[in-house]
Amino acid sequence: MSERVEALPAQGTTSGPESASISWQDFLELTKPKVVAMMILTSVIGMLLATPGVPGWEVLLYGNVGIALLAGAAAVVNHVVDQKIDTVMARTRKRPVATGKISPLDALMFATVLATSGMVVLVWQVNALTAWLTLASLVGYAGVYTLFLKRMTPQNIVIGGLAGAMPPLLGWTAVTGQVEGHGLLLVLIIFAWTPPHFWALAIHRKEEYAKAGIPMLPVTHGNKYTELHILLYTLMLLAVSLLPFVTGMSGLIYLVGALVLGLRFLQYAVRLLRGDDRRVALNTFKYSITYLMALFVVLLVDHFVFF
Ligand code: HEM
Ligand SMILES: CC(C)=CCC/C(C)=C/CC/C(C)=C/COP(=O)(O)OP(=O)(O)O
Repeated sequence: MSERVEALPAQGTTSGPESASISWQDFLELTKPKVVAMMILTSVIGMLLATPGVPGWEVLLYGNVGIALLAGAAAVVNHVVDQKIDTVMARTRKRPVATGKISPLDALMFATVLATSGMVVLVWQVNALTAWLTLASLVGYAGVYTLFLKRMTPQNIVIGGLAGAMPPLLGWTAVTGQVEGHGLLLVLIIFAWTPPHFWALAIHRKEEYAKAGIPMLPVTHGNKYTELHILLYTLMLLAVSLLPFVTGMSGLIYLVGALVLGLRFLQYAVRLLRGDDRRVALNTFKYSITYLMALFVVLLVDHFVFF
């Protein structure tokens, strides 16, 4: 990831179909595997927190496979819908659909296979509630966010972020069969985390988004306004991240972990607001990923120490 993000923005060009043969890695790339892997981490932890013991291996396996298949399908559709804008941005122009290496039709067929098999696994092996909520997340990301919000409003990622925040709740419903407060709390944490996560990268990549005509917040309202909002969302995230402790869902290990991780995030946000530096923006984006991973791991460690 870091090499791709750090690469200096090259001149965006529209490339024609590539002659190199298509490999399975090209199809894998379309599913945004690292992002999906992080989502699965949060859904596994949602599953483990949903019950006092350890859930059965069937729900752990089938639940996560189903969620991953649908999340991967959503990412493939995103590549198809964004084909044109992906060719304009240095970060995305080498993507298999953008270069023409994989045709939009083949990509859509791939997405259909992934989504259909994901739904079959979830409906037959997990439960209908999880299947429909996961399908709704797919539509939320691939349809509502990618097709409309991304192109329409600088609040695109705030609203669209809900789809990406769903996996811990999907894990929760896979185990319990119902939507419950503590599952929703985990969604709220990722929902508050998404704006600082993405806007830091958007500051770093502002010129590219402007060139692609995508109304990301730094493009429409400038860096200072975006940095202020990163700070406000990071404060909100710190407050929301304490709710698992406040509501009795987790104990002291989590409280200490959430405070340390959250205060470090706040330090990045303040530094960004003070310095308005592209490098700090990139480091804030990278830290956001470490933060989310570590917060969920601490939640899990705390759960097994205290239950
Ligand atoms: C609307 C919501 C979101 C937006 C707009 C967004 C945006 C992005 C973008 C543009 C990148 C690409 C950086 C690159 O090309 O290297 C990225 C990377 C990443 N995002 Fe997000 N993100 C969102 C939600 C999420 C969620 C919910 C998760 C996980 C729970 C997540 C996890 C990651 C990870 C792990 C990476 C690094 C991927 C890599 O190394 O290739 N993101 N995000
Ligand atoms: C079923 C389920 C849980 C669905 C969620 C699917 C999913 C993979 C969401 C990813 C969020 C994300 C990386 C958004 C960036 O899209 P972008 O188009 O702004 O970024 P890009 O320019 O890198 O493509």
